[in-house]
Amino acid sequence: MEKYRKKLDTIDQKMKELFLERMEVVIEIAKYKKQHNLPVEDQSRENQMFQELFVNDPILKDLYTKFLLEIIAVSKIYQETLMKEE
Ligand SMILES: O=C(O)C(=O)C[C@]1(C(=O)O)C=C[C@@H](O)C=C1
Repeated sequence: MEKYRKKLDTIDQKMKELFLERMEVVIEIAKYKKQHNLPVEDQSRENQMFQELFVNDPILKDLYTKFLLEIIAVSKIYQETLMKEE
């Protein structure tokens, strides 16, 4: 059991780093959208992301879709927060 939890800890650490790296890019997107007066949400981009999402196992595909939707939701909250600043 302990060895599996160690593996999960390692994976979670990597996911955290990737999350923070993704948010660095989101900062740049928020700046661009603010400068060009664009809305945070881009439904066509989101549709494209889900169309291009390939996961063989249908159950995991459904769960990964939920996971990605949460990431996008958090990204939109962050962008709204950044745009309200200054
Ligand atoms: O691609 C964009 O326009 C973004 O703002 C990034 C992002 C994302 O986090 O992937 C967030 C909001 C949009 O609705 C679509 C995608």
